[in-house]
Amino acid sequence: MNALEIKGLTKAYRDFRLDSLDLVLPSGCIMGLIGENGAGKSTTIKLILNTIRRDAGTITIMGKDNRKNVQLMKEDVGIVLDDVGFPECLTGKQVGKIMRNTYRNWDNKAYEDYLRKFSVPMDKEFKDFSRGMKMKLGIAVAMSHDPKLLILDEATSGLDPVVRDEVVEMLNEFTRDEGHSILISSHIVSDLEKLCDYIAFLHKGKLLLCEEKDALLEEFGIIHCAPETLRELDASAVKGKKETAYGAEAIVKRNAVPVGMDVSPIGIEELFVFMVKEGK
Ligand SMILES: Nc1ncnc2c1ncn2[C@@H]1O[C@H](COP(=O)(O)OP(=O)(O)OP(=O)(O)O)[C@@H](O)[C@H]1O
Repeated sequence: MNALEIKGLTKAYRDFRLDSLDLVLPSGCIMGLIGENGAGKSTTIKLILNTIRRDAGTITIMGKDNRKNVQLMKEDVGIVLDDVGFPECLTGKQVGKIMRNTYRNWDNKAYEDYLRKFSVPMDKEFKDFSRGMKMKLGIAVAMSHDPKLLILDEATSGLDPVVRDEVVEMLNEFTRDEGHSILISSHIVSDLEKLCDYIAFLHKGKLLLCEEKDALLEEFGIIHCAPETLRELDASAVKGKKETAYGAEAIVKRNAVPVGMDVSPIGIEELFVFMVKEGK
């Protein structure tokens, strides 16, 4: 079963259009939604959470229409947004008590274990939390009601590298259970590259690609060559290119360039930047 299936999702604002988005996140997998500022990541997530109205398209979560299953959305979807908010005077321990009465599947032991493991104070008031503590508390809460799908919007932005690494560890721990899936948006590509099984590139409201990360890294590589050599390549082999003072650089499909051509491995961030610049 797929944790999330999106077909033809469209939403238009005055200056922006999320254009017929198709995405599939298989159960047990982590998908990273990568896009520049304003690419449409939060709009996509709000549509999945059904907090804004779509113009067209369908969204199913665990096979069910997201608009018709309020209970499913509450229990089976965990949400962590950029600005984690709890009442200022509550401590971590008190948040747990409230959540026990909010969620059917609340696991207070798992919650307190997460807080201890990731150094989130139990007895400090939320108003005195650092940004990193707030984010880790938000993730611990979202994971402890045992959702099948966890959705995070820019959950690692503004965090230092040590806390970002802890967040990545928390998310990895969550997906050790094969029934758990994650959709995480970020423009910090390095975090997503470490974490994700699937990568989706969103650019100006259009999906540039959505593929398994390992397949992507196998499929594409980078070449450094003379501009004339680049011009001789089949246009369909080239996903993005730039000319520098020293020659040309291009992202190519490994299986579409001549045998023997020296193709180096490429990272997800480089691939995204090249593709966005090329507008492909
Ligand atoms: N309520 C709204 N009314 C009009 N335009 C909107 C509204 N909400 C979002 N937009 C526009 O939609 C576009 C996409 O915004 P969105 O927040 O989805 O981008 P994003 O990829 O999440 O960006 P960021 O990384 O900066 O958070 C932007 O141009 C934004 O101005």
